[in-house]
Amino acid sequence: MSHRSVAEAENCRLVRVELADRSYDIEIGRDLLPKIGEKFTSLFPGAKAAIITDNTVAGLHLETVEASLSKAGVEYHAIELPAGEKTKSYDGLTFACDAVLDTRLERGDLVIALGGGVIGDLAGFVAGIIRRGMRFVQIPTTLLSQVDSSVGGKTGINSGHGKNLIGLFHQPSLVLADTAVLDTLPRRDFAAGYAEMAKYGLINDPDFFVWLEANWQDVFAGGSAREEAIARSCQAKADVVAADELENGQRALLNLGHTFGHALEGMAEYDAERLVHGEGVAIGMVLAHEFSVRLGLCDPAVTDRVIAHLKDVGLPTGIDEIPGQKPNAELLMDFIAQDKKVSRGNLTFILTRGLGQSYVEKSVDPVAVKDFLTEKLA
Ligand SMILES: NC(=O)c1ccc[n+]([C@@H]2O[C@H](COP(=O)([O-])OP(=O)(O)OC[C@H]3O[C@@H](n4cnc5c(N)ncnc54)[C@H](O)[C@@H]3O)[C@@H](O)[C@H]2O)c1
Ligand SMILES: O=C(O)C(=O)C[C@@H](O)[C@H](O)[C@H](O)COP(=O)(O)O
Ligand SMILES: [Zn+2]
Repeated sequence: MSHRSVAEAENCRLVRVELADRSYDIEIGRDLLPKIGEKFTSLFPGAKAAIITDNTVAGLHLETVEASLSKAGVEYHAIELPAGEKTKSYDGLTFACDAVLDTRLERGDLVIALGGGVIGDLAGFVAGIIRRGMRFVQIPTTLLSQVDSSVGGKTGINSGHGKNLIGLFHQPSLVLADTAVLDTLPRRDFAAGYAEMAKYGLINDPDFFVWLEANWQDVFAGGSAREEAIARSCQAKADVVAADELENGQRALLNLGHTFGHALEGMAEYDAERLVHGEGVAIGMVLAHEFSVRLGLCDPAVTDRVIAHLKDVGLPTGIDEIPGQKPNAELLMDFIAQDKKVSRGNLTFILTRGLGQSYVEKSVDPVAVKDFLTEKLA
């Protein structure tokens, strides 16, 4: 498979996010981390850096980044937080903001997110609010963050009321996706990222979904199929973001599976033992397809096909696969009512008319959603 708009640079693929004077590159390739120092001195001469990371990633990849920055003479400070979704919290935010302020970095200096989507969302938010906006670079280290969260500028933290409810749009100046770091990623986290990758097929690119059905084992194994799939996912996201940066319309398609998925994550109290984001998205995408079938919009065979593929790669596809206490429909509806797509009290869901034929439905009957969930949980 090839994708014409993914430009190929020296040893790496390049995807550009077109946002006028805030446009930026996504560089995708192996072994980019050891060259970060040179890259920074050429793109951001004289800038100092605060590297925000988590303790797992720090143990595996921070030394490579530090060695490269030191060699290039870039002054940096490393800030470590605990790994996991609970770090995307008020406590995580306070700690990270104070730590950046302790460094005395200026607005023109850089915040670097070195980690998965949790670190990317938190560090991006920190960069967006410190001194009313510092420059920001994403170095995503999970599949999920390489194909989704590092691109597009959604940043923020969770609240007890729900996912990502506190945040802002703050675009990075650069995204460097070193595919070599995925070699250390546990399979469960790789599969969680794969859910967001499959999402692009299910939104509006059925050919990509069919390609993934045929090539997913190679994507999991690594090599050129993986890079191709990452680049194609980034291009899909870059196109949507360029057309609708602030989610006034079609960007909401990227939320396929998220209205249900975020409610499930809230119900599971952001406990990674029970559910991680990509798994919530996998179950949420199945629910979105099943709900579309129930509304008479979609052929049940499409849902069966989606479930079969997600199961093949080892993702959960049903609420009953989440360990711990079974959720109730009322609690899920409370989270759904706080969804950011709610407008004048109307629920918005991403529904589908077929394989890769998703659309934004702005007026969904909450009673129909609750009845659907009540039946699923019976
Ligand atoms: N901003 C967006 O557009 C966007 C998009 C999708 C998801 N998200 C957010 O992203 C988060 C999920 O991201 P995630 O799945 O990357 O989770 P994560 O950041 O928690 O990373 C998952 C786990 O992998 C570990 N890890 C990271 N890189 C590693 C590596 N190279 N080797 C070994 N271990 C590694 C982490 O320490 C963590 O334990 C959620 O909070 C979700 O809401 C945001
Ligand atoms: O970038 C987007 O837009 C997305 O919706 C991507 C999602 O995969 C991601 O999980 C995002 O953080 C969800 O955004 P939210 O606005 O529903 O919190
Ligand atoms: Zn997501």
